[in-house]
Amino acid sequence: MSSSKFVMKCGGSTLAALPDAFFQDLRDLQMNGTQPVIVHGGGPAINETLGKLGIESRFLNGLRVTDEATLDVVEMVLAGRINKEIVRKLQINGAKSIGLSGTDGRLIEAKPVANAAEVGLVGDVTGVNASLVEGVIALGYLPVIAPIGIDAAGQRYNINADTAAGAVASELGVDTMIVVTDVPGIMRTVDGEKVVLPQVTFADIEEMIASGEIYGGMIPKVSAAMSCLHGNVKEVLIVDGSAERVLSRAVNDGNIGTRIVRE
Ligand SMILES: Nc1ncnc2c1ncn2[C@@H]1O[C@H](COP(=O)(O)OP(=O)(O)O)[C@@H](O)[C@H]1O
Ligand SMILES: CC(=O)N[C@@H](CCC(=O)OP(=O)(O)O)C(=O)O
Repeated sequence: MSSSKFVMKCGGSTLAALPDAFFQDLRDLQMNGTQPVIVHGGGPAINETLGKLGIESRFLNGLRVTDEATLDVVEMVLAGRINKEIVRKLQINGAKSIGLSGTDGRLIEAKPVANAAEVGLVGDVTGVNASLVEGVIALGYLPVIAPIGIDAAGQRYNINADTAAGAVASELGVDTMIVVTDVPGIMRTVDGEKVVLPQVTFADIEEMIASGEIYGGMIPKVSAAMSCLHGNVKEVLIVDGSAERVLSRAVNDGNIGTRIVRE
């Protein structure tokens, strides 16, 4: 990887189980001049808190149906609990870090998604305050970003974390986005056995979505990957957070998980 920065999206599916070694890996990359920028999710933690409050979680094509009451919880869990948990784990493991939500410094500008009538206060990204992220990095801190968006009128939006990460990667002009999740990559059944595909093209993805082999939470990942690969981003890797030294392996040789390429 030639760029000195990369965007790492960390999914709620894997966050709680990430070992100290994962955060030490981030620290080592940062110390050696390969600057990580983290965008995180937290879907399972949001579901859990909503459940405790007696609010049902509903999704439409992978997007949470979000009203004001749900958005209060989404913001509280993502920008509060999860964001600070990641910042603390980085600090404990020797990486200076600052947590931001997309609201802070208008980091993630958003507008309602096209199907807002169905999903409510869910946003699409219209802009990213890249200079704020650069400023945090210049101060020597690792930025940790929660995917809450804001519009010109000050309305908040819930943004899928994969979508937010793809937009941040595009705007920062990084070469690589690494999507860390709970599976070793994009998998498909071959001769009755599940195998991880080392590389997939846009055509493969479209075929696998149509056949149902890519479904659920993998759909926003591949969509975000395809949209940032249309811009400046050169490679998107989908990897398993529990694999040893997964990030340095992804950054240094790229031969881990699934690589998404245009063709
Ligand atoms: N072809 C596929 N290969 C691997 N995982 C897939 C595939 N299609 C759908 N998935 C699902 O996507 C999930 C990862 O998405 P998600 O649960 O939203 O994770 P995260 O919280 O990391 O964003 C996997 O656990 C798996 O159930
Ligand atoms: C609009 C929308 O669906 N937002 C997501 C934001 C969190 C997220 O994406 O978390 P994961 O990466 O863990 O799935 C949600 O409310 O769950």
